[in-house]
Amino acid sequence: MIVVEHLTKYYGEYHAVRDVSFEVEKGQVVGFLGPNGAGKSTTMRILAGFLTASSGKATIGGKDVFWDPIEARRRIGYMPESCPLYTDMRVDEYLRFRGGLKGLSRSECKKRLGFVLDRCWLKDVSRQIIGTLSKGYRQRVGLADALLADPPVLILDEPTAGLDPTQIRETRKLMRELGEVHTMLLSTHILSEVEATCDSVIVIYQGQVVEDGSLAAVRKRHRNKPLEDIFVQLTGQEGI
Ligand SMILES: Nc1ncnc2c1ncn2[C@@H]1O[C@H](COP(=O)(O)OP(=O)(O)OP(=O)(O)O)[C@@H](O)[C@H]1O
Repeated sequence: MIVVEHLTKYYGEYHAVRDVSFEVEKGQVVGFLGPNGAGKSTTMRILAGFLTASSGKATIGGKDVFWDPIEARRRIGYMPESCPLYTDMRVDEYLRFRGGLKGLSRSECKKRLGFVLDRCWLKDVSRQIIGTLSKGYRQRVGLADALLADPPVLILDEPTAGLDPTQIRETRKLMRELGEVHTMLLSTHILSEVEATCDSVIVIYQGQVVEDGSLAAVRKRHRNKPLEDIFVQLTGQEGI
């Protein structure tokens, strides 16, 4: 469903993503791990069509993100690390506006709006101005936006960042449920989240893939060490 081949990104002279290749099969939930600055957000932004690669190729459901961006984007719900929300709009207005941009009809939009407000715990704040929401609530609006058009692929960049412990637990539950119907690439620094939610992991370090496989296969390759120890070994990090 997601195919990345020899993806490279330079920011000026800086080589942020170096010859990255991986595949995410339909229905898989994949944790995208790596220390700060490893290149996770850059890769995700390229997949979501917000950034062009310097070289290499990426397709979503067979549609090239560079050559066929509209069709590729139609298949993706993307939640960036910090959601670029229109802070002067009310939550429901903003989501209706986003639904229009995503090509939903008025009746589809109404139906999906009800669903995402409910699923992302936004019903009580649906008439609130986005600029007055706390960071965690804004994250939820970003997640609601990603889910709005019911895309087959979800690309979520640190979806639990900024949430309180109760919401982290609820969001993990939601991720598990979403994983039943969507193909998901999910970046996070919380390894317990990966163990609770993901089938597979891709570990990226200094712009390169250093591990890729099912959780079981990765554990087996590393003599059944805890995921945290595997991460530290692969990235030379004491923490993420
Ligand atoms: N617009 C930019 N211009 C220059 N360098 C950038 C730009 N965006 C990102 N970088 C650099 O590229 C590298 C990869 O950044 P990226 O945001 O992809 O990392 P990340 O793995 O998502 O990190 P984090 O876990 O901190 O979010 C970092 O060294 C970052 O400073």
